[in-house]
Amino acid sequence: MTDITETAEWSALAEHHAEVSVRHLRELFAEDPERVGRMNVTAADLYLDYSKHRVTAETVRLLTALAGAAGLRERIEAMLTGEHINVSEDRAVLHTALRLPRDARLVVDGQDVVRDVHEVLDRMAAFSDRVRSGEWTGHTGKPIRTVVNIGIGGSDLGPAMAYEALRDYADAGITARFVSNIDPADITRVLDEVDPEQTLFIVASKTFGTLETLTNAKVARQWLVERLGDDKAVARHFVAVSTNAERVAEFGIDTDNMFGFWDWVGGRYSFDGAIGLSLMVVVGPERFREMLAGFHAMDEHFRTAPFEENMPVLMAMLGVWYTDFFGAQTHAVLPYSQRLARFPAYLQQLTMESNGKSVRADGVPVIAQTGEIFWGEPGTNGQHAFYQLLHQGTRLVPADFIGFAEPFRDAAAEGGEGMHDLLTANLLAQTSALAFGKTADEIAAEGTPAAVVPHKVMPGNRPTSTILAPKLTPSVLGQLVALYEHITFTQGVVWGIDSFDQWGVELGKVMANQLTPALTAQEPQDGAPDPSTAALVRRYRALRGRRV
Ligand SMILES: O=P(O)(O)OC[C@H]1O[C@H](O)[C@H](O)[C@@H](O)[C@@H]1O
Repeated sequence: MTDITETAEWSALAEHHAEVSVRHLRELFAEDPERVGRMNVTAADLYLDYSKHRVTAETVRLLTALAGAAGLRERIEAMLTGEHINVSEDRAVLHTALRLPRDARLVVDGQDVVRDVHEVLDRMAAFSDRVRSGEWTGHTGKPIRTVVNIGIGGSDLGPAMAYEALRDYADAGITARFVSNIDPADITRVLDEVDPEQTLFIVASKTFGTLETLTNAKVARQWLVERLGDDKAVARHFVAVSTNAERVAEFGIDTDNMFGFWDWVGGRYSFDGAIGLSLMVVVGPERFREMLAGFHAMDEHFRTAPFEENMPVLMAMLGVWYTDFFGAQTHAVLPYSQRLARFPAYLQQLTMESNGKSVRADGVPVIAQTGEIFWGEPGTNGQHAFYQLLHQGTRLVPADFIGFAEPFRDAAAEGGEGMHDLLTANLLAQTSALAFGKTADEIAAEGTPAAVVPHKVMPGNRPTSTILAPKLTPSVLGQLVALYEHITFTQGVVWGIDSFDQWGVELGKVMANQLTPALTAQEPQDGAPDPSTAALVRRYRALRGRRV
């Protein structure tokens, strides 16, 4: 395997970088009146303006050539057809199959994937309809009003983000809550606020072996049985989403009430399948299917569009451009939608668990920097907090601004006419200020005292993508998520890594299990892994009033 940094395409970009990195966006715009008309792309309902990036037409040509040199076209095909591209776990990677239409055909390793996917979707839909209509009741005969999703990582962030994004579409009077953390504060807060007779717990875990989830689920079960005074209540108030039927049964959930998926769906790629059950119960199967159609539309765009017009490829390669050539450390995601408040957190798992790797798929250490660090908050909140650093700090932070033409509802009736337009005006103002800034001359010309001028200079030349969509509908949410999934995939291909394993999270889990007795045993124990940890164990025990 040739390292990507040893290709002619990489060297060409390194040379080109020396020319482009000294140019200001002001100049790039001034010298090319066609720039805006050319540097945009549409995919399904999403419109991307990437003209405010520190690139020329030549940069785009070189970046897409690099994607080609990395074998992206073949790797896309390999993923979509079920090759075992997750090499360290010897698995296919088929989250795109979760949204294939019913009449598509895909057989992988002897499994009729489309048939199986739709069988589960149909079972989810039938179950959701029963809960939504009130036909499925709790143990005491009352309808379900709250679903509590108990899961962590991909079994939490996806459904929690999507629920928040689409909760305006809730039409059956059912709300959702999410419990993930092993911190007792998480589950107790939710249990304090829900009605046992009208609550359905969805225990979501791909492996059904995750400590946090199983512990929280046990607590919820005991709470429920105590409140309703009958073990049999569990059958009406607990369902499971997992790939592991045996463990679900062991836990005491009837596998008739289990919704399955497969080892070829990574946890962080799973909420468009059974892991999205909580969302489907809230918004209904029809909306859920609209979301899947949105995912699929972006999959098709990714599969078919030439790289220079391919939104995920362009955005991925811009990320590579800043990470590997400009040395950018982080990447901000700034949705101008309160409904996307959890989107950055969701993307953190998607991108960082996928691409935070330092060896290539063949086990050889990488040379390039990998794994963009994503972070962000909804605009305009971020503007009043950290945008100062984006505008005037010493670091380059490329940012994605995501906006919508229409809100789900405006606040006109409450006297808030025009609020949404104000939100959008803020988005546009920020990207313009970041790109073009304000010079010392311009500031001095406003009569600013000379000593203050340097403090007010806005350097500009800070790159942003603007994504504009008509409205945050289920379909648009699907498109957005698939966009970032494919960005993540493309970058993984360029860096030559396995984006679909996550071995780095395992050691800490094992060590936590080993350390628990050291914290809780009556007598102090040896065996802390290192002197610093041993001292912290002693201090913790002392603070807890235990023997040291
Ligand atoms: O769904 P589960 O099997 O419970 O896994 C939940 C999460 O835990 C793991 O540690 C992984 O890092 C995540 O990728 C996964 O989403």
